[in-house]
Amino acid sequence: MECSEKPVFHNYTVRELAQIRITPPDEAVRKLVKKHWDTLAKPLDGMGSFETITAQIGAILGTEVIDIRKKGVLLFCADNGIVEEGVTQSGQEVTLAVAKSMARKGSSVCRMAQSIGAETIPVDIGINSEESIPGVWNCKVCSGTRNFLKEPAMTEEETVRAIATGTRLVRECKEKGYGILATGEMGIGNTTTSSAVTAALLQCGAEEVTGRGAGLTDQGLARKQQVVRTALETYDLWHADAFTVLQTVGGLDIAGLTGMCIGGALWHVPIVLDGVISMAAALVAERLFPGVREYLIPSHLGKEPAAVKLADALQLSPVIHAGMALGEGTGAVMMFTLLDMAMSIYGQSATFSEIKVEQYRR
Ligand SMILES: O=C(O)c1ccc[n+]([C@@H]2O[C@H](COP(=O)([O-])O)[C@@H](O)[C@H]2O)c1
Ligand SMILES: Cc1cc2nc[nH]c2cc1C
Repeated sequence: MECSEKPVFHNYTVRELAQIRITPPDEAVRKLVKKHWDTLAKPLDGMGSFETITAQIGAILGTEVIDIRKKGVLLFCADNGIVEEGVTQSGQEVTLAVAKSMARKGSSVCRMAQSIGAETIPVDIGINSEESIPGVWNCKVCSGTRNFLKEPAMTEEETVRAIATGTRLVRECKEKGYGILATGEMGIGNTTTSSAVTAALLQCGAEEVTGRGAGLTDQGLARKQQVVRTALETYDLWHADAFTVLQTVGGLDIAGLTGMCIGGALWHVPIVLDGVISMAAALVAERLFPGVREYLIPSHLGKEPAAVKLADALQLSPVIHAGMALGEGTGAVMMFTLLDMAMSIYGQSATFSEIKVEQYRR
């Protein structure tokens, strides 16, 4: 499996990228979906956030006859040069090992997705290996990023190519009939990059947004916070634009996810966001192209301290609060199940008129 076509952003300069405008979801459809919920034999707003979210999905898809049966999770796998600074418990080789497990449908997100009939699509956007992995889409921009304490993680061209990859994959999925997509990733060190991106964009301190990731001792956490703090100060990232932040301390996985969020807004595909890494990417996308957030569906609020700040900044209210810290897209796939349950009511539940009861009014 190869990334065949040229990215839609292939020839764009950063300045031209900024000219792209996002059209908002269809407000008339949003109202129709809400109206339909009110005809169903249940208390008004009985399904809470799920009524609002399904109305958002209808507005994105442009129809109140919502079909999100075909579901997919894009799993952006990439390595991060910052790992050499001792910010993780394991080395970069774990990214490759888990990507191979994803190819065999063995990783956590794959098991969850298979249990509900959702497709997992592992994508090598920058694993630090020359190996081509059967079952993983080869969209490699380069073999991992650079150590951002020594130099910016990516070049401008690498960053644009990774964004473009995410955007194009959404379009390809739309053409293949996917009604909804979830964000997923795998990359040792990507909670460090996400923390740095979050601190820069939300102008907060390293210690406020940096957690233990996949697992760190107290000493490891202190080291990780120091690394993020040093990067913020060295590049004065609190005053940098979102693209520069992404390029300097982000990663190829985050850039791919940023592109995925933009792709959702461009091709009108609802994007269910996973945890902290996806939300950091979503904030970059929203800063680059205001309005993207209207195409994003929250799923869960994880354990990393940056998560709550990102959700607030994006004005998204995750519905699952389980303290998860697994990544891979696991929280987003969990949300798929909840959405299916909501849709079973929306599409099939008895109406007030069917049970011969007067409809409740607002
Ligand atoms: O999504 C989360 O909240 C989350 C929290 C901790 C770890 N992870 C996953 O673990 C990896 C990053 O952890 P780390 O410690 O290597 O930065 C990466 O592959 C993520 O999918 C994910
Ligand atoms: C084994 C393992 C699996 C993962 N999946 C997502 N992040 C991960 C980190 C580790 C260490």
